[in-house]
Amino acid sequence: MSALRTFSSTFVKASRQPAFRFAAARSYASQVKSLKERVAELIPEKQEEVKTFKKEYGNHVLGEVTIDQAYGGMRGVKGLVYEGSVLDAEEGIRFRGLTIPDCQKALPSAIEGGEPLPEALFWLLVTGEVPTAEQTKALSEDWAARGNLPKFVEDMLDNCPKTLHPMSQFSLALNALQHDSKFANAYSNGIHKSKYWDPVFEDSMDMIAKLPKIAARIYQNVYHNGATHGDLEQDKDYSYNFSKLLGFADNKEFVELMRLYLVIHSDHEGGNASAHTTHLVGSTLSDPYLSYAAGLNALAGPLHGLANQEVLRWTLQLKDNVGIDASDDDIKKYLWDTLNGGRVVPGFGHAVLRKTDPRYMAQREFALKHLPEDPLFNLVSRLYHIIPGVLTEHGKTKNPWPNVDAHSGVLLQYYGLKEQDYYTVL
Ligand SMILES: CC(=O)SCCNC(=O)CCNC(=O)[C@H](O)C(C)(C)COP(=O)(O)OP(=O)(O)OC[C@H]1O[C@@H](n2cnc3c(N)ncnc32)[C@H](O)[C@@H]1OP(=O)(O)O
Ligand SMILES: O=C([O-])CC(=O)C(=O)O
Repeated sequence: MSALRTFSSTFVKASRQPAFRFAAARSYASQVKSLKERVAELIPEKQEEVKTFKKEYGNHVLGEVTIDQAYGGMRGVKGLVYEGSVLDAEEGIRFRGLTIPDCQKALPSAIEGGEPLPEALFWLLVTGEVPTAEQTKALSEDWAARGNLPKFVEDMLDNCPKTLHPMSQFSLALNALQHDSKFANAYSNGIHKSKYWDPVFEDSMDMIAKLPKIAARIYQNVYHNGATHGDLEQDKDYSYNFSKLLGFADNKEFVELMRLYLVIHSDHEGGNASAHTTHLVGSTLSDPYLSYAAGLNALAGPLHGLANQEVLRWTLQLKDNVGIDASDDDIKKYLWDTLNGGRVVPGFGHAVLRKTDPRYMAQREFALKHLPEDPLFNLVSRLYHIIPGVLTEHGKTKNPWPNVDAHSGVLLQYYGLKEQDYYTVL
């Protein structure tokens, strides 16, 4: 990992320029090496590296497994190879060796000194390299160009009852997109296994590109009677376009929040339920749409991604019950009621982390910069100082500190995206 960190840092100076400073309407995609071209170069090198590594170390033992670990769903068992990111129990996530603050310094942004672009993070995850501003811009263009949905998927979403949870609609839409899978088609036409990566790459790119339209349509159908806010703009970045479809394009801070939000939620090593499920299903040669939909179903559980909505619900209930200016003692009593009622305190604890999640801290920094006086943020800040003590006294959780989900809702509420059942889709 340290080699990667050194390698990446050599790119930092060159790449930290706004990717969207260039206003002229011309396509960068035709002028710079595309992500696919770079991936095609890296694959043979990587295959050779893995072959050599396995030859030398293939028989080495990684560890032992206890009965508790078997009952605990393989928790803590080192048994998966995952290259995109590594989760350290104390320091949190590193994307190809870069922490979140490293990414904020190194990755191209849309505005001078702004939040990193998820396109750049995606390039980093896939290649291990920090992209240039031009490469990032080309990827934005590529995704904007692939973003439209087949009509039958739009119709299907429009026919879902509003009462169907947004995550279920999201999963349905992904499964339906499988209709156009290039990998499934190539496989049924007998593609050679050495060429799988190509249609898998194409499906993955198409799928990521289509997520904003799916997610925005669900949002508008469920909460705003199918309102529309124009179309994807081909020269704009992914987060701007998504914010626009949601109806928030005019709010520059919201768009910046979305860039940060998509970056910090992009990856969390391979052992969490959603990433692991996606890979497990993919290992059967289910195409990327089916694999990702399976991962979404895992994410939709309240102990995983759905904690995002649960945190806000719990915090608003706390506010309604004891008031936004409640005393510490009132808050503690409310916490004990939750715990004694056999429920978890959402947004706290983690299967791996043993300190405050740096994704929580990144959102806290954002709030301190943009909404320091917001009453709900102040309540969330107070909870940060109260809940770990109560959870420690309760004596069960191995990690009393907040995870990413403890902070997301308050930011979204502040900017007017108030429909908490939608949060996990983001
Ligand atoms: C993006 C994400 O997925 S981040 C996680 C989002 N989920 C949440 O915030 C939900 C609240 N947190 C939790 O339920 C847990 O901390 C998890 C699911 C995240 C991790 O679970 P585990 O690895 O089993 O945690 P841990 O080993 O600390 O659990 C030990 C005990 O403490 C309990 N515990 C853990 N966290 C909490 C909590 N926040 N509130 C109350 N009890 C808790 C567990 O339920 C378990 O109790 P049990 O022995 O009666 O079964
Ligand atoms: O890593 C985990 O176990 C859960 C989590 O925080 C994530 O998937 O983002």
